[in-house]
Amino acid sequence: MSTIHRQGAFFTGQYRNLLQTYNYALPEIEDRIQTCWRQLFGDSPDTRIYYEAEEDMGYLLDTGNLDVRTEGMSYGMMMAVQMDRQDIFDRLWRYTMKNMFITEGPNAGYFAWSCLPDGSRNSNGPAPDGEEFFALALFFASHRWGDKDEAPFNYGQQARDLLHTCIHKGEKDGYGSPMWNPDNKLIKFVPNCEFTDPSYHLPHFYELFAEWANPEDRLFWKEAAVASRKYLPTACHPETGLAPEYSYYDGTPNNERGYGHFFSDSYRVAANLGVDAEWFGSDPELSRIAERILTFFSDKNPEDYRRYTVAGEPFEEKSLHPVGLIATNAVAALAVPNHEHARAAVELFWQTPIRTGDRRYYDNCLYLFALLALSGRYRIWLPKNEQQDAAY
Ligand SMILES: O[C@@H]1[C@@H](O)[C@H](O[C@@H]2CO[C@@H](O[C@@H]3CO[C@@H](O)[C@H](O)[C@H]3O)[C@H](O)[C@H]2O)OC[C@H]1O
Repeated sequence: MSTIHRQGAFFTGQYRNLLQTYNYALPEIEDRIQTCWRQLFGDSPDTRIYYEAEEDMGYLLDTGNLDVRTEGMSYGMMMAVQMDRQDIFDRLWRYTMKNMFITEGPNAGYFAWSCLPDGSRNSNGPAPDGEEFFALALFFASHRWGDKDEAPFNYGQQARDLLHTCIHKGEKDGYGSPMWNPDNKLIKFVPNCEFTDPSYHLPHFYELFAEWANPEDRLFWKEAAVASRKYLPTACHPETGLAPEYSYYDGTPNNERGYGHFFSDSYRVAANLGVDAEWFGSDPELSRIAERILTFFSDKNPEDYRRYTVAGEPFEEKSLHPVGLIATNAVAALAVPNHEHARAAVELFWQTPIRTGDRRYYDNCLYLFALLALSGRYRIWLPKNEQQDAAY
């Protein structure tokens, strides 16, 4: 596995522009990225998901649920650092620290996963996908723009502290729980539960945490990357490749609350496989999952995407985020660019406009990430002294 992984962009500094490989013109690709960014982060009421707050803050609105989520805030920060928009990054981070950072109780050091736009909390509990995106976005900000002295803009320190909390919480005083299970090294759905969400598994993030976290935590992150890459094939159905929204640690779907099927959360697994392959090289078992997902959707009509069992049986219920599904499936092509259905998945994405209307937030987050990933613009920002000329 390690020799195969040395082919990824982390080792080569080279990012593929799969859209260009598939013959889309460079200026058009660049235009699509910039246009999409403006649609999401500009002031068009039909497409925007970013809003400014007070003088120096901003938030991403979940337009379907009318709340602000750590998921969206951390995605926004990752998008901003990739697009070199420190102004927006800092606005989002200021809002997050002011309104979402938990200072007391069993979740102190984590972020409240949902609040209202005015900053009042809907919950005092975290959702670990937010923390992992915050941490990597902060490392990238530290490397791309440099750390400031004053908190919370000492980005690198913030990332290290957050990751420390994520894996050591409760260790000394038994108060609160870590976000990763210390024994099997798998990320939990929420800290005080013992099951997981396949779409939260980002081994390509953990590889980077293993480089940049506090020295004593680095081995843990290396092991977490290995554990997640081993876990994913157990969670994705052996024929369809589909993952449930929630699963037990052994990969079997957790349907206790009805989340044991392929629906909104699950879509991100396909994209995660693509970005992992781009950054760290492809892994045969994970590539096979990407192939299965692409094959499963190759004969489905996007107008009729549904909720599916992981075995692929459709429910009556339509997909809530069909544009997001198109986007994440396209990113899976990065793992298997020569697969017979890869190009069609990307073409479908290219032909699909961003979503308008109330439910646009989740779809369009996945859409912008897909554009960045497929064009080689979703990059690892290394510390300045390690940056390779070719990549930047
Ligand atoms: O019970 C909550 C749990 O719901 C929360 O999870 C976050 C919200 O859901 C996930 O994404 C959503 C996918 O469906 C779309 O319709 C929504 O717009 C998305 O936000 C998200 O990844 C989770 O962070 O976690 C905390 C639990 O207590």
